[in-house]
Amino acid sequence: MKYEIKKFKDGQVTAKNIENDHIHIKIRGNSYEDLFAMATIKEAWDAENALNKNAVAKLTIHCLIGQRSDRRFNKEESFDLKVICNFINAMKFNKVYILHPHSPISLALINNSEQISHFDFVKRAFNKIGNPILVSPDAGAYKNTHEIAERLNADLVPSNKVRVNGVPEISIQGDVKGKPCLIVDDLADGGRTFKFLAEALKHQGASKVYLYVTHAQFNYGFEELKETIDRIYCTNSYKNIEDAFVTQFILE
Ligand SMILES: O=P(O)(O)OC[C@H]1O[C@H](OP(=O)(O)OP(=O)(O)O)[C@H](O)[C@@H]1O
Repeated sequence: MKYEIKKFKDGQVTAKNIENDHIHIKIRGNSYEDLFAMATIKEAWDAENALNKNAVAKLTIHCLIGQRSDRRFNKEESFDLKVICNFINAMKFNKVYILHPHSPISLALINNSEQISHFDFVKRAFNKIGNPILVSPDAGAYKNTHEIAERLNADLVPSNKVRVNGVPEISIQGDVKGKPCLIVDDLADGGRTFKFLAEALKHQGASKVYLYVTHAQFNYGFEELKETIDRIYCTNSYKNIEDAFVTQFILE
């Protein structure tokens, strides 16, 4: 299935399907423009396939916008992920695949959805480093990282994070002395969580600290992170990164 996306001078996006058959649209999905482009492709495809009951439409989203806003944080504020998921549901895909969502709420809110695991990427980082201890940074990351540790037969050290006035406070529950550690989490925004965690791990004797995140924003660059983290592994679900400090796994 092939399609073209065009953009008008005022920002409007429009799609044209070149071949009509089963459709599998793959998007980053980290911007509203991406979601609208997807919607225009699906609308054009629907128009040609309305009577074709065997045609299947699939959507893959690599980095779902709003995935952290998985609840109404305060009264009178919008529940953004719900708005985004309602929009996706309106496109009526037969299947929606989401790469490593921040929480299961995305999967609960999107019809016919399924998670794409980040296991293979963590495994590649784990093998390159050579059997590090896996570290889960907070309660949200623990369940996923525990499953990955079991599959890799790796040691797992949980840590906990509470934000005090936005600043993460860290407590580590395990022995990391003399060992390399690989922190595993879903996303880095500024990366402060990992800067402080890496500092605490090194303070407790970790020989090296590596970081894996699926969705690599790193909105403030890498300089501060280089002080405590030895290397970053990530995918290009959010953006492509050219930096010798970062090993990026490229998604199809
Ligand atoms: O790069 P940083 O700015 O440090 O942010 C990264 C952290 O933020 C996210 O969790 P969040 O604090 O949103 O988790 P929550 O859902 O438990 O509130 C994410 O899962 C990371 O742990």
